[in-house]
Amino acid sequence: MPTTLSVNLNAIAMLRNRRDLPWPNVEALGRIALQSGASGLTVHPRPDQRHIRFSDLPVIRNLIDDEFPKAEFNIEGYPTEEFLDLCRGAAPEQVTLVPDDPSQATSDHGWDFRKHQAFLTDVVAKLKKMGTRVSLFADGDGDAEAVKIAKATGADRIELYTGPYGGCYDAPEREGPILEALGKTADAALAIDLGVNAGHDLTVANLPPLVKRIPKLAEVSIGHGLTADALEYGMAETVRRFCRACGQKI
Ligand SMILES: CC(=O)[C@@H](O)[C@H](O)COP(=O)(O)O
Ligand SMILES: NCC(=O)COP(=O)(O)O
Repeated sequence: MPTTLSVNLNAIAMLRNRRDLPWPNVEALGRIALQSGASGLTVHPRPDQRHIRFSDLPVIRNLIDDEFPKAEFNIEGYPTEEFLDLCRGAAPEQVTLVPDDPSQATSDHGWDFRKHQAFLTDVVAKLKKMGTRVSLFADGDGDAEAVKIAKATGADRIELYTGPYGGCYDAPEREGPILEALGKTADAALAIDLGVNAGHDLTVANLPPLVKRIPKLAEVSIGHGLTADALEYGMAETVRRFCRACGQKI
């Protein structure tokens, strides 16, 4: 099975939130993503709603249910009671638990499975009761024992935190060892029947080596790099449309 793509809508929501206007429209761009081959949509609602707003969740749920019933909704976040209530309401196919502090600018590490095993076991059980697949954000440091603890919580998958890998964009000589550690973590997970997702700072350039090293990678969720590409590759046509709107024959 090839790796599937879940498009993270946080960056689009962040642009929208600059103004009190409904564009860029999170639902419309989610629709384009699913029409264009994405298998799912990801959101990471943070407590301050600076990106995705809680009110976006039912809109995305309805988009998938009404128009793309085979697509998956993946909700990421730290499991507060408020977050679990959001999950209860939006009935995502997958929940990815991330150890984020509300003050963090973005996610920058995986769970400490040794320290948080009991907490995660409890939360995973609650989510499994809701009927959702559960994935746990994990450092890709090759720690096979940590992966075993992740499995013992009852989770279905881990999501490899690929931030350090994405951070090698200007220093490819650093990429090899990081990629190998991610690969070893994935090998350890797959060996005990724990599925593997990946995400954070993935791009068109760094995705092929990752998929080659981890051929059984189930899913990648991508937002920032994908949104940057959408702006760059969509810019030419957009400028032409605005020139035409000015009355220019172009
Ligand atoms: C878990 C993860 O790596 C992503 O969800 C990332 O946190 C994107 O969220 P932001 O776009 O809000 O930074
Ligand atoms: N789970 C990672 C994710 O959804 C996207 O992260 P990014 O591509 O915005 O860094």
